[in-house]
Amino acid sequence: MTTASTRAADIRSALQVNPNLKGAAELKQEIERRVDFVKDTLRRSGMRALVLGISGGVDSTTAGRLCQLAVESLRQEGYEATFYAMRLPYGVQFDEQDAQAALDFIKPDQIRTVDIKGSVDAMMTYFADEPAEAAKRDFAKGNVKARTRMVAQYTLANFVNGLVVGTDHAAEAVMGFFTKFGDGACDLAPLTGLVKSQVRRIAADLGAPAGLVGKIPTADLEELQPGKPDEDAYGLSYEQIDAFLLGGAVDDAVASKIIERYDMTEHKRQLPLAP
Ligand SMILES: Nc1ncnc2c1ncn2[C@@H]1O[C@H](COP(=O)(O)OP(=O)(O)OC[C@H]2O[C@@H]([n+]3cccc(C(=O)O)c3)[C@H](O)[C@@H]2O)[C@@H](O)[C@H]1O
Ligand SMILES: Nc1ncnc2c1ncn2[C@@H]1O[C@H](COP(=O)(O)OP(=O)(O)OP(=O)(O)O)[C@@H](O)[C@H]1O
Ligand SMILES: [Mg+2]
Repeated sequence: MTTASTRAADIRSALQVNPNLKGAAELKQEIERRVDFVKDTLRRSGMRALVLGISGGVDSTTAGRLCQLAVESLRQEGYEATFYAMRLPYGVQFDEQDAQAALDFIKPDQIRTVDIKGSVDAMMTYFADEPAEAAKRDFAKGNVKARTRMVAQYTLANFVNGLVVGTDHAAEAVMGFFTKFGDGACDLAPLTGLVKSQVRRIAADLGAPAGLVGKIPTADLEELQPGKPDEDAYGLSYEQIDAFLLGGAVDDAVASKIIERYDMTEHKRQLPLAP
């Protein structure tokens, strides 16, 4: 094996990727396993609620539906549990109709809305004199949005005795494409190990609308580039990232780029550095 393919195998294993989810039966089993994981985690914690932001993207649509299925099943088993879906727009969201379609599909027990604009803008006023180009300021503000969403979710979790759910999966984890202690912060991450195409297949199997299943992924954090596709930020496609993670054929240049990103962002997947 070449060094790159050894590294790819190590990364695949570290991120818990399962390349064998090929047929419909395996996928169904995997969905069941993940719903059971959410149920067991909540029951063992003794907590009574799950909290998750719903953006209108495929990741939160999928994780949200898994959460709703989990709490419905827990209630049938006599364990009181509630799923709280949170809308966390910054002002008016350009794809609000997708967020509403996601909520219609998920059918969460409860919906809460927090417009994060007031908090984010207030925080940014304290940095107005910090010298920075417009692009750097916009990027920093994007991370404040992600961290403010984290604060909103943990605040609701405190009120309702809940756990905060995250949507990180292998295709984002390998690129370190999340805000440290922002959307990366959560109590449980039921999509762990999935590549993007597997997230989409699970969404489709659960019955999500086709427009959401196939939607172009965006972090949508930067105002200078609204709705910027993740793939533009990476300079790579999810097809290439998935192929790398599933052990398929990828160009050496693609593999090197992914490995470089993985190494650069290792600190985001670890506990804080300690002496
Ligand atoms: N070597 C090292 N060891 C320990 N810590 C290190 C470090 N290097 C940086 N750091 C720390 O990490 C910080 C940088 O990390 P961070 O603040 O996260 O910032 P950064 O990784 O630069 O930016 C976050 C990226 O994730 C994307 N994102 C965010 C949120 C959601 C989504 C989405 O897909 O929806 C995507 C966003 O578009 C952006 O490209 C530094 O300021 C420093 O505090
Ligand atoms: N406007 C928003 N309202 C509520 N939650 C949000 C919002 N934006 C982001 N989030 C939360 O942050 C998470 C990370 O965003 P990310 O863009 O990676 O996922 P997504 O939007 O669900 O799917 P995709 O990656 O395909 O766009 C979301 O899954 C969601 O939980
Ligand atoms: Mg998104």
